[in-house]
Amino acid sequence: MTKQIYKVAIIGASGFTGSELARLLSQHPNVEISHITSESHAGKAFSALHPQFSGIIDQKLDRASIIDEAELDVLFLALPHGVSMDFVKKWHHKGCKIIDLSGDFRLSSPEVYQNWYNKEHVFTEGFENATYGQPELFAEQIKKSNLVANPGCYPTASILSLAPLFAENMIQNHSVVIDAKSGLTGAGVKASETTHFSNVNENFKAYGVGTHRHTIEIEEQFSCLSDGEVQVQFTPHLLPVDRGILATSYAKTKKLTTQEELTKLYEGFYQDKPFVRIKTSPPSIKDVRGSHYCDIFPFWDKRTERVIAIAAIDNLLKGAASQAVHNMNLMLGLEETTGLNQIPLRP
Ligand SMILES: NC(=O)C1=CN([C@@H]2O[C@H](COP(=O)(O)OP(=O)(O)OC[C@H]3O[C@@H](n4cnc5c(N)ncnc54)[C@H](OP(=O)(O)O)[C@@H]3O)[C@@H](O)[C@H]2O)C=CC1
Ligand SMILES: CC(=O)N[C@@H](CCC(=O)OP(=O)(O)O)C(=O)O
Repeated sequence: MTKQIYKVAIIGASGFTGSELARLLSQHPNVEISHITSESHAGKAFSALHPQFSGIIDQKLDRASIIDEAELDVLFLALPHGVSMDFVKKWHHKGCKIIDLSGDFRLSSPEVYQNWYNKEHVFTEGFENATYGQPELFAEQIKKSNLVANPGCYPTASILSLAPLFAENMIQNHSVVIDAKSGLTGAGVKASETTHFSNVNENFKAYGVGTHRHTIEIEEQFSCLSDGEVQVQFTPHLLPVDRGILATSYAKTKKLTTQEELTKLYEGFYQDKPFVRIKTSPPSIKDVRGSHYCDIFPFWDKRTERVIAIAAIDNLLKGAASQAVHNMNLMLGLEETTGLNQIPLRP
């Protein structure tokens, strides 16, 4: 039987997640990369911009406007928030499957989006067809979807850290606290004062306290899993490292009395999920760096009757590019692990 090859395009390949997508997709056995785009570097070789691809991906960067989407099977949008929606509006009816890495389609409706961001959503007709692309939770819906909203990096680690407890309605008062730390690549390729070397090096700080945009994304997903509306106290921090997210989640629980019960619950929930590994000690970001794994350590603190669940992912991979490839595999009916066999890079 001949192997099926799918044509894909990566829109926004000069950025961090776009270049990670190119790395993964260039090694995917069922994919041919038809186009990689950049508006500001159009005409240059991809490898001139990202020298690690020299002799591997020397393909030219195109402008997005030259793409004939009718010839494509899958479009990956690795674009900033607020930009993706214009592309989806233009391309959604052309038959190819779209995987959007931005936050434009992750919330439940254009109204929720507009209220939260105080900004109009340009794609309202058909917004409801977007599927939240967390493969461990919504694989069956993703398989049938033509528009997947790839989850955010903080939301992926946060949601996976507590999903088993919400799914079993074991959280008291529908209320949790999540304290998360991200490497600098989470802020995108453009340098800013916040990401300036001297502001980050040997430094560590919280930001977006009480206001970060991921709060509502996490709350909505937990509310979907749970029997009531969930409230999340979410505080992100900037780590002086290239990549990695460590999320530490705290929850008062019901019906739980031992560590054994908690471990069994997590192992059962993630039993057939090949990329979630349940650990017996706290994971570190280097345990998952460069891979599609999410490592989780669920800990039962008997004294305070709280669960502390610690999750580690690579923000550019499980938090973005490899999650998008996982979603593509599901949407195309391929084995979900295809092209995602990267072993974590450590030390
Ligand atoms: N970095 C991370 O860890 C994660 C990022 N995400 C999300 O993924 C998306 C991409 O992130 P990331 O790769 O970090 O972002 P970058 O800032 O690194 O890259 C963004 C890309 O978008 C392109 N771009 C910017 N403006 C426009 C425009 N108006 N029209 C067309 N192209 C444009 C840029 O290309 P050029 O200027 O060359 O045209 C660039 O290639 C974002 O929505 C982000 O929130 C999600 C999870 C994790
Ligand atoms: C370190 C850093 O700045 N992180 C970004 C989140 C990463 C990202 O862009 O993710 P989403 O697409 O999920 O929003 C932030 O806090 O806004």
